[in-house]
Amino acid sequence: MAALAAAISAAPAAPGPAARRRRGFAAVRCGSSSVADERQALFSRIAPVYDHLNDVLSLGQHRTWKRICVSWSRAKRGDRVLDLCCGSGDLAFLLSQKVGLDGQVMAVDFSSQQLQTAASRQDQHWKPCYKNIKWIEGDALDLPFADCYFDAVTVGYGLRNVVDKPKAMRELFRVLKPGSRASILDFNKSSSLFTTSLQSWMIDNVVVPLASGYGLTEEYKYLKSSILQYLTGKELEELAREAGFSAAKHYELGGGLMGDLVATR
Ligand SMILES: C/C(=C\Cc1cc(O)c2ccccc2c1O)CCC[C@H](C)CCC[C@H](C)CCCC(C)C
Ligand SMILES: C[S@@+](CC[C@H](N)C(=O)[O-])C[C@H]1O[C@@H](n2cnc3c(N)ncnc32)[C@H](O)[C@@H]1O
Repeated sequence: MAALAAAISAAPAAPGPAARRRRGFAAVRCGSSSVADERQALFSRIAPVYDHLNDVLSLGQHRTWKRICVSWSRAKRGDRVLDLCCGSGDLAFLLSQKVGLDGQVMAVDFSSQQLQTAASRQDQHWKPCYKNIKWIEGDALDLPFADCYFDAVTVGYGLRNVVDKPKAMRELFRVLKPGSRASILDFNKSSSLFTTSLQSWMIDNVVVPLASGYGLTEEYKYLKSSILQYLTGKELEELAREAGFSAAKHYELGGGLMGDLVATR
C-alpha cells in the first residue's frame, strides 16, 4: 500500500485568499481500510469546530499538555521534525517556533479538511518562522520519508486513532534518526477506577452533550470508545520496544487523564 503524500509548498509568504483556494491537497489515499476511511471522514467532519471544542472542553488545558509533548520531544533550533497526525496544526506551530527558520517541520495528516484548517490558521496567525512548515496529506501507516530522516517526532492525540498501531509505531521508528525521540501525547487509559470513571463521566455528561449542540454526538461518542480500546501506559511502552525503540517511558499528565509516551530510538 503506497500512500501517495502530496507535499504542498509551505507558505513562503502569507498567501491571500486566492492562493489559499488554489492550494490543494491533491493526495490519493490508498488502501481499502473502511475503518480508516470512517476515521478520516470523522475528523474531516469535526474540523470546523475541533479547535474551539478542545479549548472549551479542556478549559484550554490541552495547550499545556501539547507544550509538554513538544518539549519532551527535545526538538531544538535547526532540527528537521515531524508532527504526525497534525490535524489543525497545534503541535506543528509549537515545533515551528522551536526549530526556527534554520529548521523544518513536516506536518502530516490524512484529512484534507484538517490540513485546510491548519493552513488557514497559519495565515491568520502568521509568524515568520511558519515558513518552515510543510503541510502534507499522507498516511501514518506509510510515511513518504526516508529512513532516519527526522531529529524528533510528535504525535498529538493521533496514535489512538490509527487503525494499525504497531505499524504506525514501526513507521515512527523508521523515520527517526538513531538517538532521537518520539513524543506521543494522548488520553491515558488509566488503571485507576477513579480516573477512568472521571474521564468517562466528563465525556458522557459534558463532552458529548456539548458536541451534540454542533451535531457531532456520534463523533464525540467515538472519543470514549477509542479511549476504552486504547493501550495502557505500560502497553504503549511495550509497543514502542517491540517496534525497536531502545527506551520508552509513559508519563501521566493532567492528574492521569492524559499521558505522554517518550520513546528513544
Ligand atoms: C485535545 C484533546 C482531544 C483531541 C481529540 C482527540 C480525539 O481522538 C477526538 C476524537 C473524536 C472527537 C474529538 C476528538 C478530540 O477532540 C483533549 C482535550 C479536549 C477533550 C475533547 C476534552 C476531554 C475532557 C477531559 C476528559 C477532562 C478535562 C478536564 C479538565 C477540564 C482539564
Ligand atoms: C484528534 S486529531 C489530533 C490533531 C492534533 N495532533 C492535535 O493534537 O490536536 C487526530 C488526527 O489524526 C489524523 N489521523 C488519524 N489516522 C491517521 C492516519 N492513519 N494517517 C494520518 N493522519 C491520521 C486525523 O485526521 C486527525 O486530524
